[in-house]
Amino acid sequence: MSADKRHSIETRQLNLWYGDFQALINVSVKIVDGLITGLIGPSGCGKTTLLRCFNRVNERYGNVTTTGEVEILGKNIYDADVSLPELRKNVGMVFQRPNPLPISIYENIIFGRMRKKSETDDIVEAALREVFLWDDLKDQLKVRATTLQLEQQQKLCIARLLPLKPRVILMDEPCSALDAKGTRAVEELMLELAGHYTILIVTHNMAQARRISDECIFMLLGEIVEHSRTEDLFLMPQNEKTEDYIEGRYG
Ligand SMILES: Nc1ncnc2c1ncn2[C@@H]1O[C@H](COP(=O)(O)OP(=O)(O)OP(=O)(O)O)[C@@H](O)[C@H]1O
Repeated sequence: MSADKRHSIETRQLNLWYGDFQALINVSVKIVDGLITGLIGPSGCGKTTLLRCFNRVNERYGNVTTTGEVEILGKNIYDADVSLPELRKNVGMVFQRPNPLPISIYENIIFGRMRKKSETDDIVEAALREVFLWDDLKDQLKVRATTLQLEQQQKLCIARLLPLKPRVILMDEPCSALDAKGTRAVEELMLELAGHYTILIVTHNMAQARRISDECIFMLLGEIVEHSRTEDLFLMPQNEKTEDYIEGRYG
């Protein structure tokens, strides 16, 4: 495998403006396939904006201008022939607050798929098994998903991405609505999924970034300041600004 094939995401000179305000400045980054990469930095530094570039969700917000390149799995996602539904199958997203649809657990997973019942049964079982919910939920598949505990809802939101066979899963502070037990459960799930999927997680929680990410990116004012192995970034930061941030001097 060539060095470049090891990267599922690569940006070159990526810039993004909301109107006149430049939120991303010359972001050139390579995200390694199959690892968990943490995105950290103070509020407003552009973490979510960068994450949203990877499934082109920023374009939903009016007045957004983007320049530069974003390649996912070797394809520039801003090319004219890119299908957004296909892109969003390849690049799934999980949000801060679990957002299952107010329909049954079963329907949340097969939503939009017209298949024979025997096939959808298999899809639902496989997805719930992969997120370790099958044993707990197999007898309540008709229950409305919004009645589940938040931790289960968040796992279900991850489960419903899996039948689409994503290569990349973007997570925007996926544990911020969860208690300590729920956070631990979702982190354990992420560690199980790593290797099978490339996971990019925005987190404000430095301890979480240290616990679960293989690599970490520190952003400040729209720029990437440092990107390295998580252990190196926390133990031997190369940039003074990274050191100030991880030692809690700002942000
Ligand atoms: N839809 C939008 N329209 C205008 N400005 C925006 C929009 N979304 C974000 N911004 C601005 O872009 C900058 C980066 O925001 P972004 O949400 O990406 O930062 P962040 O690092 O994820 O912040 P937080 O940690 O608080 O979620 C901020 O100054 C924010 O106010």
